[in-house]
Amino acid sequence: MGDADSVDLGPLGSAVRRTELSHGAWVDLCPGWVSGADPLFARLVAGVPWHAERRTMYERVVDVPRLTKFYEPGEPLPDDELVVMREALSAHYRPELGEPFVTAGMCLYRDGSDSVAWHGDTIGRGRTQDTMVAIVSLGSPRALLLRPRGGGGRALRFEIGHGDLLVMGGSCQRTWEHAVPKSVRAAGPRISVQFRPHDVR
Ligand SMILES: O=C(O)CCC(=O)C(=O)O
Ligand SMILES: [Fe+2]
Repeated sequence: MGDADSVDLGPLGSAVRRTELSHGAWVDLCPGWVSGADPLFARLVAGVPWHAERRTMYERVVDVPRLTKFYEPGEPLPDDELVVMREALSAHYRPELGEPFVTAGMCLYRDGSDSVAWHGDTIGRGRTQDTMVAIVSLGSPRALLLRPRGGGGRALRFEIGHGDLLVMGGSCQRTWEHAVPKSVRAAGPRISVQFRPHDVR
């Protein structure tokens, strides 16, 4: 048991369910890995220096439909609870991954109209090598979709809620794509924390 204001992390190990995908990709799910995260969620919403990005798309400058902040290797994380999570994930996955998780990408989906389009995390080594991206989801539940790259084939749908862990591994970033579509159902704010190894983004 942690103290009243700190999160509790469940065991990894046998609590993690792996789904093998095609082409050597896989997804691990551990629902409810983090408990007691309401105060953490509130601290992150208020305390992370969230950025609104703008990008040029089809010759028009548009708002990226979510707020973001990326913590580089060695950059202090905004909350000690995230350090505890990163250490637990590194300890569990290191035998298979061969290296620790060192960065934290953070996204804030303000409501159901914020989203991320189909993509793989292919900046850096994810373009050519097997790797892992471990996502801790906090706040309102949203669907994370996965489909084989190229669009053919039905998308798999993972409903991920407050405190759930989803890890994409193997060739997932280069042979599959993932997305968090807009939700027409009322969706409150959601924070996604993505832990990645060095030079994967
Ligand atoms: O919201 C999520 O959990 C996914 C975010 C994502 O795919 C990314 O930032 O690369
Ligand atoms: Fe991604």
